[in-house]
Amino acid sequence: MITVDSLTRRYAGFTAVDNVSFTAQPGRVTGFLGPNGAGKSTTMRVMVGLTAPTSGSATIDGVRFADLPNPGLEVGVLLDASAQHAGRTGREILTIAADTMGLPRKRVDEMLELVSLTPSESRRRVRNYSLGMRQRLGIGTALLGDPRVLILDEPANGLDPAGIRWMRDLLRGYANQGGTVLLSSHLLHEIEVIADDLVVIGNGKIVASGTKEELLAAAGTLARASSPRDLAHALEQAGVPSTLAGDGSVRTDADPARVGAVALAAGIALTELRSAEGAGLEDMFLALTAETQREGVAA
Ligand SMILES: Nc1ncnc2c1ncn2[C@@H]1O[C@H](COP(=O)(O)OP(=O)(O)OP(=O)(O)O)[C@@H](O)[C@H]1O
Repeated sequence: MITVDSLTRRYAGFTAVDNVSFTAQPGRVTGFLGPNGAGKSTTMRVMVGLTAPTSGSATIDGVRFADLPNPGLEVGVLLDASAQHAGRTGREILTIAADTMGLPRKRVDEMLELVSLTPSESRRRVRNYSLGMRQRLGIGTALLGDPRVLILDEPANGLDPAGIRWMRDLLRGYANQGGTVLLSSHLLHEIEVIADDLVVIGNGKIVASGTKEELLAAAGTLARASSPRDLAHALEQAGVPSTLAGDGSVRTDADPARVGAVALAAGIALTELRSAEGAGLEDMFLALTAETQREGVAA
C-alpha cells in the first residue's frame, strides 16, 4: 500500500503540493488525476525519494522509499520514459537494471516479451525508439524486479489506442494478482477506463477521491432538445429545477422518466435523454483545468 500523509512541497514561496493525503490500495489501480501543473509529478517524485518533502511523508507499506534495501524488488517506477539513456539499446537498459537488482538475465527476455519489444527492436538504441516504445521499455524496467507496487507517471503518453488497451490489460492483471498500482494522467477519460479508485488533484490540493463508481455516480439527468431553453422552461413550469450547461445540454436532479414525461406533455422532442453519469466529475475537472489554464492557451 502507498500512503501519502499530509504531504507538502514548497518551492521558493510557491506551494506545488499542499497538505496532500491519500492511499493506493493493493489489488486496485488508483488513478492520480489532475491538470498540467497540478502537482502529480512532484508528489510521485517525493514517493520515490527524488524530491524531499517540505513536510509530511510518503511511504510504501510504512517504509520510505529511500529506506528500502533493494527498492526495485519492491517498487516499480516509471516517471519519465524519455529519461532513459538514449545511447543504450533497450536490451542493455534492462540488462543493467537486472544486474543492479541481482536478477537473472533471463528476466530481461521475459520482460521484452511481456512489453512486446521484438528482438530486433531490443537491439536498437533508445534514441531511435518512438515514445510508445520508450513507454513499453519503461514499463518493462518497472516490472523487472517483480515488485508489488507500481508508480507510473503518465504511462499512456505516446501509446496508440492498441497500446493503451495493452497497458490497461497488463495493469488490470497485475492488480488482480494483488499488486498496488498508482498511475497519473491529466486526461479524465484515459484514467476512467483503467482505474478502480481516483484521486483528483488541482493546484496542489486534493479536490476529490474515492472509488470510480462513487465519483462517477449518477448525477441526475442529462437531456437535449433542439431548443434547450424551451425544455428548461417546460421543466421550470413543471416544478423541476434545471440548468443549461455550456455544451447545450439541460441538467437536472430529476430522473430521466420525469424529464421525458415533462417534455412529452410540453410537445418537446428530445434528442438525448440519459442519466448524467460522470458529468459531475467531468464538470469539476474542466473547471479545474480552466482555472489552471495559462492565459492565451485558454483562448
Ligand atoms: N523544481 C521546481 N522548482 C520550482 N517549481 C517547481 C519545481 N518542480 C515543479 N514545480 C512547480 O510545481 C507545480 C507542480 O508541478 P508538477 O510537475 O508536480 O505538476 P504535474 O501535475 O505533474 O503536471 P504535468 O501534468 O504538467 O506533468 C508546477 O507549477 C511546477 O512549475
